[in-house]
Amino acid sequence: MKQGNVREAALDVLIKIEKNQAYSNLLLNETIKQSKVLEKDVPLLTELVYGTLQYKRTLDFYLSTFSKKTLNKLDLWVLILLRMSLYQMVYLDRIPDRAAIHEAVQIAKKRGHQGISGMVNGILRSIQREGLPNIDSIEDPVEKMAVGTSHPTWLISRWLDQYGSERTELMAKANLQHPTYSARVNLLKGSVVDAILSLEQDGIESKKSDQIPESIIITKGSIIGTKAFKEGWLTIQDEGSMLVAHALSPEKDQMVLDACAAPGGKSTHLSERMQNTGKIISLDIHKHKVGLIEQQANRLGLTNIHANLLDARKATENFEKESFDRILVDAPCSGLGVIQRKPDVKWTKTEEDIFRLSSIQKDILDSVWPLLKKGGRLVYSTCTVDLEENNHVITSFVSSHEDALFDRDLKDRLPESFRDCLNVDKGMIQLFPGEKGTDGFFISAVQKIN
Ligand SMILES: C[S@@+](CC[C@H](N)C(=O)[O-])C[C@H]1O[C@@H](n2cnc3c(N)ncnc32)[C@H](O)[C@@H]1O
Repeated sequence: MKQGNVREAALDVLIKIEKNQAYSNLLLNETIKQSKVLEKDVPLLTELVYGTLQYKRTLDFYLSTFSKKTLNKLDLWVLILLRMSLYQMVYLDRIPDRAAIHEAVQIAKKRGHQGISGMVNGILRSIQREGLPNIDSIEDPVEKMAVGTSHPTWLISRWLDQYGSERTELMAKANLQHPTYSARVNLLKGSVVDAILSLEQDGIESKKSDQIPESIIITKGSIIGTKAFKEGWLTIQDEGSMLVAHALSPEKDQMVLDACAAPGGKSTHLSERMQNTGKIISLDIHKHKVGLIEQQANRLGLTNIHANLLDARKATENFEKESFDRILVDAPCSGLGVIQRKPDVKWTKTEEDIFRLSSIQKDILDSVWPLLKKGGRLVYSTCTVDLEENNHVITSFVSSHEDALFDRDLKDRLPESFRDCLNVDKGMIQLFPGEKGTDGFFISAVQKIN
């Protein structure tokens, strides 16, 4: 594929994301398959889509200074073309400015009239000549941080209230970095070293994690398509997510309920830790997603997972009281901890979503609690950093259930590197992007009093 065509493919993906609020990762994978993008072009396509989405607000600040029209008066495709081209000029050192401008003008000529290509050329050349406007000229400090780190103002403002300026700035800047790719080794199939060697034979570079024993860090290449992946030695999973199975620590032959289980990343981890014994009931509310749990279990050779289509808020009526030793609620959430991987999250989620989701999270916890045996353990986790969905949900749950207590032993079950996390002594941990190479992730453990 010619470079110009990669840019056109990236532009089309970005337009679809903006118009349909489609998920960036799904749409990108679909485009790679359907438009037959060459393997060698995938990194540039991915970089253009994610980078432009990630830096959207900062780019718009720069563009608005140079555009005669206000940006929302421009045709959407023109605005996105400008953003994508400026992204290359500002953030991609390997692409010379003149190449980025030339490609932008060619695309503008092809898709629009002479006037549009002239305008695109004019704006980009002015920026090249005059340099970028200074973000420090923004007076309001919240607005300045939001524009500088390319986040919505409401989100920065919430994080400032919840975590203060130092942590907010660290987190917002970390969200702009490329994520770490980790994978979990299925220790029932082989050792971590075996997995690394097998990947090496397929041209994939990886190394042992120094934080979690069953984790490896992929430093070059994609593991999908490798022998090790196909044969069920590996699962792609963030290290924050891997901690959940450590926090729950199910034992062999136990009964486990995974209330929000698809696509099965944590159910399969629990199963591996239980050495494929006992029984894991894995629920999900979406029919097509229940099939994904089964697929993963089959690939990994795990037979103790039973996937069921069920709204976890109806769990009380569907299972016997006090029938589970362990319960996991890996709840639906705003996903504000995974912005590195899914930059669209910051442009689509709203404060209302946070409150709507926290109410669902509470309902799920209330519904599954009667199913836990006395002396049993429940873990509540999310991939967000918002207090409303995390500490507030679980604290209000514990204070409204007389037989629930925060499990202060959580710390002892976590790998050494995570024993200093925020609130770990209280039976919960909050991981922040940029801190330990994980997503922003929350885990809490509660025990049922005998
Ligand atoms: C954070 S994801 C779970 C990820 C999964 N635990 C894993 O590790 O692969 C939350 C899941 O909850 C499901 N979900 C949302 N509302 C639900 C409900 N009321 N009952 C059961 N599942 C629900 C969603 O379909 C989604 O698959």
